[in-house]
Amino acid sequence: MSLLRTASRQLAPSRQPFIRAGAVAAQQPWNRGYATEKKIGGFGGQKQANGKYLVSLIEGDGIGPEISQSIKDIYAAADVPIEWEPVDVNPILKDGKTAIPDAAIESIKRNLVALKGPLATPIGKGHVSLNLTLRRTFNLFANVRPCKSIAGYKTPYDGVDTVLIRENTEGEYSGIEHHVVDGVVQSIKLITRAASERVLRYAFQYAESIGKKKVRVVHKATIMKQSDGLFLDLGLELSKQFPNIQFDSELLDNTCLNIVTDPTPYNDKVLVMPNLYGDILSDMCAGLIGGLGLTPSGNIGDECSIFEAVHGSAPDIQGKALANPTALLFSSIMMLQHMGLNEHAAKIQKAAFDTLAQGKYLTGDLGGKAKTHEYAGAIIDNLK
Ligand SMILES: NC(=O)C1=CN([C@@H]2O[C@H](COP(=O)(O)OP(=O)(O)OC[C@H]3O[C@@H](n4cnc5c(N)ncnc54)[C@H](O)[C@@H]3O)[C@@H](O)[C@H]2O)C=CC1
Ligand SMILES: O=C(O)CCC(=O)C(=O)O
Ligand SMILES: [Mg+2]
Repeated sequence: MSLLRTASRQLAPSRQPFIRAGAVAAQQPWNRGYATEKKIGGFGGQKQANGKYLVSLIEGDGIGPEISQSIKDIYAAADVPIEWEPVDVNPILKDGKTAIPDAAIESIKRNLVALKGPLATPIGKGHVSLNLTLRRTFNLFANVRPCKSIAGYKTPYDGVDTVLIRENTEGEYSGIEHHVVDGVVQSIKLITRAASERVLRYAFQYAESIGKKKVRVVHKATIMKQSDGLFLDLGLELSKQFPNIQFDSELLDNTCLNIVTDPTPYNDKVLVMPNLYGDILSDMCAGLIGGLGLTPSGNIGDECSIFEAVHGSAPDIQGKALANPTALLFSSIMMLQHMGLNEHAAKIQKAAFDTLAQGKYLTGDLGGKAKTHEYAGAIIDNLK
């Protein structure tokens, strides 16, 4: 059963009258894209009477507003039929716990699709991660993090084309921590059959949909015999339902060594793994292709989905117009593909690739001198 149909069956009846972009997209061939060659699942967006899709926009902290502005400028120039609905996710206290304001939750529930800038999390004390809270609130069970070499931008690695899918709601990030006695704390890594099966199944379906031949579980079931053991066993069990996809597994430390030695053997695989491993490995993969300024992601749920860069709020460069908006732009391209707005996705993507390959207006992280808005301006010029 397609992901689209699985998702559609769960629609709240009150939303049925809207035209779903995904439903239209399902009948169309998918354009080749940076982030996803084919549809990545779910559906997206609800067309309004004016023919535009309302999309929730969380600009975020640090460099978030600067890179969000670039996306807004590029989308306006490209005539993308999207209206941004600004969403404030400054945390509130609800029953003594950190929570996302109701208005933000309502916006995302209504629009089904959001683009999100980075949200900062205080170290140690302070509020819990709002990024993780959003993922749990909307049950965004799969975090898809593709990483692809940029033509014309040379790094020590050529032809990188990895896709990592991270379990997104539990694992080491379940947020269950206890102070046991002085000097002893406990953090629970929660692995459930339900969440594991869901993300593993998604990984197989995703591999099939983008023409990758293999799914590999990345784990440490040697040490975490029960938790990673369950994740791995479920992977093997599910693999029997996908006879066209080869299944295997690899220990996380070994994956790290092998990927930085030669990433190309990973190009025919989708890697799927518990939450923490995916967090770390996706930053590491970004390093292979030129850094965090370039890597997008999609947090996919059965109903809503939130697209965001892999990177954080980059406080070290905040407010200096040094940030590279490409990662957020590519995340938005994943979003457009998810919504079935493929022509717009392809047009913007080409303009971004052309700008990167021309190399005249690169941001500092890529060795250039262009300010964030100058780079965005060059992409806009290339749209013409
Ligand atoms: N999904 C999210 O919203 C994420 C949020 N965070 C949060 O972000 C805050 C800062 O975290 P850091 O560890 O500093 O990681 P970071 O990803 O914000 O920055 C790491 C390094 O990459 C650079 N960098 C990141 N994005 C860039 C861009 N678009 N263009 C150019 N350079 C870029 C930064 O300048 C910095 O040197 C923390 O509060 C963290 O919790 C971190 C990762 C993801
Ligand atoms: O929520 C955070 O502060 C960090 C999240 C993160 O590193 C990620 O999603 O990759
Ligand atoms: Mg991270």
